[in-house]
Amino acid sequence: MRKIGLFFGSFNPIHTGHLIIANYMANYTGLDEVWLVVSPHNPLKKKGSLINMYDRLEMVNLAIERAENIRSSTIEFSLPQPSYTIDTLIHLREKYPTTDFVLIMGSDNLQSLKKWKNYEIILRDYHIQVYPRPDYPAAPEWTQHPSITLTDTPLMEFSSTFIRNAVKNGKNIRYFVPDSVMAFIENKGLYR
Ligand SMILES: Nc1ncnc2c1ncn2[C@@H]1O[C@H](COP(=O)(O)OP(=O)(O)OP(=O)(O)O)[C@@H](O)[C@H]1O
Ligand SMILES: O=C(O)c1ccc[n+]([C@@H]2O[C@H](COP(=O)([O-])O)[C@@H](O)[C@H]2O)c1
Repeated sequence: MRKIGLFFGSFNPIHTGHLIIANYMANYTGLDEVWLVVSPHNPLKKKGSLINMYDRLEMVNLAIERAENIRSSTIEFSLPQPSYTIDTLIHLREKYPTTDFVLIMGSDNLQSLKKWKNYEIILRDYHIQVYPRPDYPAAPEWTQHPSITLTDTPLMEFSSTFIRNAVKNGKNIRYFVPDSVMAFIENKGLYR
């Protein structure tokens, strides 16, 4: 059975931290592929600085152009919004009955997991691979949970918020995002 890691995110915009996580999960944890699932709207986040989902998808695609086992997914574009992960997972299981899906997330999302729709069902039916994030230590209830694996990987300070603020302040974002993504942000005048 092929095993796919689903890395859900707003990707507003995608940054080098996301790419390091996706590449680590795709190549060091026994997965066949990682799919970056672009969420139109995270139910727990205000839309505020969220740019349109097509531009976010385009930046994801530019960023993974040369990655063999990392793909983007638009599955949530055609589902109701905001994007509840459990609904997407059920939809994906129906569409790909012979694929084993696992979730990928940063440890910040563990702190809000109990606010997610049907989180007990997610934990019952799926395995979650968690990448640690500075300032978000995983609580023992999660590190000891049979459905959760916390990777022992270097911490990264990257965030999309930092990038959006930097662009707004006219700062250079080279290497925080791939060159192709930086050019896209500049050419379209995003986040100004
Ligand atoms: N530096 C990081 N370390 C670990 N996980 C991260 C990091 N940045 C993002 N993630 C994870 O990537 C996924 C998508 O995150 P998201 O697109 O919201 O990026 P973000 O940098 O957290 O954005 P924002 O600053 O807008 O909240 C989430 O599971 C998040 O936990
Ligand atoms: O299903 C939920 O209730 C739920 C609550 C909060 C976040 N999520 C999803 O978690 C993913 C991470 O969100 P973000 O904004 O941190 O990239 C994104 O796909 C959201 O739709 C899902």
